[in-house]
Amino acid sequence: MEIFKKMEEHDYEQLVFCQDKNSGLKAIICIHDTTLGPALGGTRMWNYESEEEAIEDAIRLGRGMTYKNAAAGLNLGGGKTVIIGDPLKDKNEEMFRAFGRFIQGLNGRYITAEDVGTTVADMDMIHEETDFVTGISPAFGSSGNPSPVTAYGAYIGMKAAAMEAYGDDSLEGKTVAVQGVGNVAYPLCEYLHKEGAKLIVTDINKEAVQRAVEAFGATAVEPNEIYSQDADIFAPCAMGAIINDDTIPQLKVKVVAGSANNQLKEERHGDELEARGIVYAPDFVINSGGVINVADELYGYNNERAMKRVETIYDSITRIFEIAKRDGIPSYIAAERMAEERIERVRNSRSQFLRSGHGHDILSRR
Ligand SMILES: NC(=O)C1=CN([C@@H]2O[C@H](COP(=O)(O)OP(=O)(O)OC[C@H]3O[C@@H](n4cnc5c(N)ncnc54)[C@H](O)[C@@H]3O)[C@@H](O)[C@H]2O)C=CC1
Ligand SMILES: CC(C)CC(=O)C(=O)O
Repeated sequence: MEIFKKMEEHDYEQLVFCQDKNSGLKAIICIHDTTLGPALGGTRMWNYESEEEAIEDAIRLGRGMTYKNAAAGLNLGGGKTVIIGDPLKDKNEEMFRAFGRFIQGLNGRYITAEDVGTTVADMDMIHEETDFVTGISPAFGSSGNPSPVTAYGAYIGMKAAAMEAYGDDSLEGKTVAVQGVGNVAYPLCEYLHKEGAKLIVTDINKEAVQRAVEAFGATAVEPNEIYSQDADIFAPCAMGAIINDDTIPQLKVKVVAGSANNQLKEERHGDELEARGIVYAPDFVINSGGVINVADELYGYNNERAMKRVETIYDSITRIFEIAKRDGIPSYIAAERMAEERIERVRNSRSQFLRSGHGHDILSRR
């Protein structure tokens, strides 16, 4: 892999390879763009098949965070970490503490949080070594686990997408096919069930499926059957690249709206959804609830303020559909433009030097 060529392609600022033999830590921190502020993005722990696969994931996810944070109106850049390893077997305290020291070494250019495979307890271990971590235990004045808030944002974003597709944002009686019933999708299913939606669920973890079947009367299907269900809405809430050449022809839904990062395998798959008349709620907007919530910690966490901001996801998604229609472009391009334009505006307005520790001081006083 030609790493510098990769970095040039989407103008990545920095890739940091972290190795600690003692704990077995192998991590890649990707800092994509810090025009708006320090890069904030979660840490994913996953059993990657190769180092190339891990690097690819880190850079795709890091760039996604630049767009997510910009579109959410946050003064934060984009970054992400991947730790190579099995989250069920390979975790230990020394690993997260070693990782915390690497983050501290970046002196605030990167702030972390949870993602797939990491938990509040892991963030607490990182916090032993650095203040540049959010989503730690509420006892420290933090916002805690971001997943339920991501779920709430995805729920209201799904309603905005339903409004676009059906002219009514009620989800009562709608059938939603949910892929992955993990930390975000379980509370999302709870909101949907409460509103009277019918649920079809799948997961590679049978216990997770069973939980949703028992709690919400969901219908369980095999992982490879989720795309072809007779449903109104497909909610991808597991891993990325699931909107691709194989899956698009199977879709019978009118809406794709879920929490997973990097849902489109390639950008052309967003064009394909558009061509088929499927309403696509851009992933980095509909799943921004978690980062909006943890980012509030930079101001001294206030739940009410954070939730008000999360609720703006409905209007952001609606606005994206309006821009897409006005300019005759697919929704994913409209969302990217919205983010890129904000970054450009801020880049152009930063002509004077100003020493600013804004946000960092609050994290250290927490
Ligand atoms: N947790 C959060 O606050 C946020 C999460 N996201 C994204 O949302 C997605 C889900 O995140 P979490 O719920 O936190 O992760 P999680 O790890 O708790 O849940 C993911 C679930 O998907 C299942 N899964 C994995 N591969 C699958 C497959 N091929 N078919 C069916 N199920 C499969 C897993 O067994 C697991 O139960 C991820 O893409 C994550 O990056 C995005 C923004 C914030
Ligand atoms: C989990 C969030 C707090 C941040 C993040 O990494 C994301 O939104 O994907």
